[in-house]
Amino acid sequence: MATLSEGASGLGIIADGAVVMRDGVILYAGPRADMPSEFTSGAEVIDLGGRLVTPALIDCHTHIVFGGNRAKEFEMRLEGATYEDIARAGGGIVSSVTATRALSVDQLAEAALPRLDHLLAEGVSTVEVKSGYGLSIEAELNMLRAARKLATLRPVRIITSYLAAHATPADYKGRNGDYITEVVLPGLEMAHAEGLVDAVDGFCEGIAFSTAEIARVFDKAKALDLPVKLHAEQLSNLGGAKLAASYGALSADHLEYLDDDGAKAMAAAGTVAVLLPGAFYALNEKQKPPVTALREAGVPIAIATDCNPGTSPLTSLLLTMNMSATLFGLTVEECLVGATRQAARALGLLGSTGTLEVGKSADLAIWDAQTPAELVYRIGFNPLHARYFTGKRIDR
Ligand SMILES: O=C(O)CC[C@@H]1NC(=O)NC1=O
Ligand SMILES: [Fe+3]
Repeated sequence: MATLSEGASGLGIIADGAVVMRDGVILYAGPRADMPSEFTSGAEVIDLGGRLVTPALIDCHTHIVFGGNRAKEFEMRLEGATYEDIARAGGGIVSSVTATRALSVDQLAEAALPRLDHLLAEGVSTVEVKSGYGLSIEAELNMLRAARKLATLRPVRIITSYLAAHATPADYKGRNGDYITEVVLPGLEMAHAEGLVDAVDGFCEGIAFSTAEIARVFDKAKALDLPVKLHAEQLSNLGGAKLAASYGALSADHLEYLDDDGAKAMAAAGTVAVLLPGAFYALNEKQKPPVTALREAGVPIAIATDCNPGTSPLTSLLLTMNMSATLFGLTVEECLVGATRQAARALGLLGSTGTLEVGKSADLAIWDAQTPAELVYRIGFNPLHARYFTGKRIDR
């Protein structure tokens, strides 16, 4: 069993471990021999046959709610077009907007289910879902309503992020300021009033929003007492990570162009670095995130699929772990910690999930494997035996 608890060395490996859960909460996680006697009588004992047990996985950065697909742009990129070429030519995020606005809340939820099921089949129990393909008040709210609906359709914890500051829609082209004033900010207030928002996100990039424009959105989030996170330094360095850290952001995500200054600001603020190898791979990027600088600065590192129709049509957190190791140089331990404990931290959920510790939600993954390395080294193979979500067993 790997508890992933913060205080333990490494992954908190316990050779002959046991977990006691009641009413969906962990009451004990430790050596079977040391289990308090109060738990031995009357409990239902489930022998897992010596399989590896870890906390359930957490995908802390996804855009799984959207309409349509962008396979055509994939072909354009194979012919040499860059992501920025496509965005400036009216493709990219904006082209997913038309397909997304055309769907109802139920249709958006239905469209996301196959992507969600792929994640859950690999032992994921918590998924963060962003808006950002509606780019109008009603369409952004519909995306978040669909995200909330997913938690009623599957045994999963859904955490939502408001990402209207993802791109400027065609009718506001060249008028970012007006778009923020007339759509992003009033939409955030309405979404918050409807209980649809757990965090506020933005895309700080030359083809999206400046730090000053993102600051307007973050000021509103702060006024509503909502945590923030930011797509930062993906294609260039605008100082997005530093801005996010100045707002005490839960996370800054992508970070291929992060500099030492930004890493130090993140470390000081406790902002998690969420690395997204799927987008790096799909865009055939060359600039890798500064993992050594993040380690030296003491920035917690999480990893996620960034599942989205444009730059990361990836629905496998296991493959994300493999890519994080092979492409970004993370260790096996960093990959597993990045998809559990640090992913929980990036969502503000470390108090309730992400490790196997007393008082936390009984969210576990049971693997047909003996060592954590077996979860990271395989490419396209799923060794999940079963998972537990709030103490309820879900077989593959
Ligand atoms: O192209 C898309 O549909 C989303 C791209 C995704 N969003 C973002 O801010 N960066 C990304 O890679
Ligand atoms: Fe993203």
